[in-house]
Amino acid sequence: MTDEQEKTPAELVRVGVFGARGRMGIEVCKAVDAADDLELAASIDQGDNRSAVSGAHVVVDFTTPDVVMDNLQWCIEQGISAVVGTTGFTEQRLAQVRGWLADKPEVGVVIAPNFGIGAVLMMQFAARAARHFESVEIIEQHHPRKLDAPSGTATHTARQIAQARAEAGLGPSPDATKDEVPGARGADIDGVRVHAVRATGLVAHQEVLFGGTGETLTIRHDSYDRVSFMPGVLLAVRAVRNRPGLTVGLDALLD
Ligand SMILES: NC(=O)C1=CN([C@@H]2O[C@H](COP(=O)(O)OP(=O)(O)OC[C@H]3O[C@@H](n4cnc5c(N)ncnc54)[C@H](OP(=O)(O)O)[C@@H]3O)[C@@H](O)[C@H]2O)C=CC1
Ligand SMILES: O=C(O)C1=N[C@H](C(=O)O)C[C@H](O)C1
Repeated sequence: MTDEQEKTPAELVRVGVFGARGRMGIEVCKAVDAADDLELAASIDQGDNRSAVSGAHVVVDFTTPDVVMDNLQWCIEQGISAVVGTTGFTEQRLAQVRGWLADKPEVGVVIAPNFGIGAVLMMQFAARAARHFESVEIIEQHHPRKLDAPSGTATHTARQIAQARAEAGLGPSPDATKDEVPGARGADIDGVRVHAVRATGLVAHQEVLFGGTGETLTIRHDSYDRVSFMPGVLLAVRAVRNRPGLTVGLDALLD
């Protein structure tokens, strides 16, 4: 059997990439190219005409928070499923996406704050630990070219921890600070302190530090290379057309 007989073009998932010349977009294009069951249909970056992806089955978006909503609305209108790694998704934005999808019930969208499998597990472990500790703080560390702070991963982790703490009847983490240089105690995300570090040499790292009587628990994840996100991205690309509507996070796909 020849290669062509083994995989006819009709069986390939055609993938378009938005943000294709960015740090993540470059890796996504390489990963799609290297996958036997996927075909890179179009690579779009700032200034390109996005109608080049009209024939794609799935679009992957790693752009910026200020353009991602417009991209996503356009994809949904075209009936193209989307896998989104771009940050900036508030509850309000997610509700807007659900509204667009209501008119296109066959379209699937996966939005994940972090496609690293280890990072997804780190968030799950943190949510599980949250109810058992009086104190919690998050320290995220990223490369200095990152536009947003705190990271989407840290924001998502903080919200999950806050929800678990509320369900367990825990109040705020104890903190006697009275005199503070603004910013010294980090950002407050749903009552959880989040500290954002930016330094050359870093890629994407996060620690969740829990404190209880006489002990601490640190849950840490490190992405040393952007290839770490690719198994999760490809998992979502392969799954998204079978998941109509909005899926937030990779958890359901991993299960
Ligand atoms: N969920 C996850 O696992 C991960 C998420 N991210 C997130 O993904 C996003 C991108 O990160 P990163 O790749 O590092 O950023 P980059 O800045 O390297 O890449 C973004 C790219 O998008 C391009 N772009 C801007 N506007 C448009 C547009 N309208 N259409 C198409 N392309 C456009 C930019 O072009 P130009 O530079 O010319 O503006 C740039 O090439 C960020 O929000 C980041 O936080 C990152 C890593 C993992
Ligand atoms: O900009 C990045 O690099 C990353 N962005 C995502 C985030 O904000 O959480 C995911 C990962 O941390 C890398």
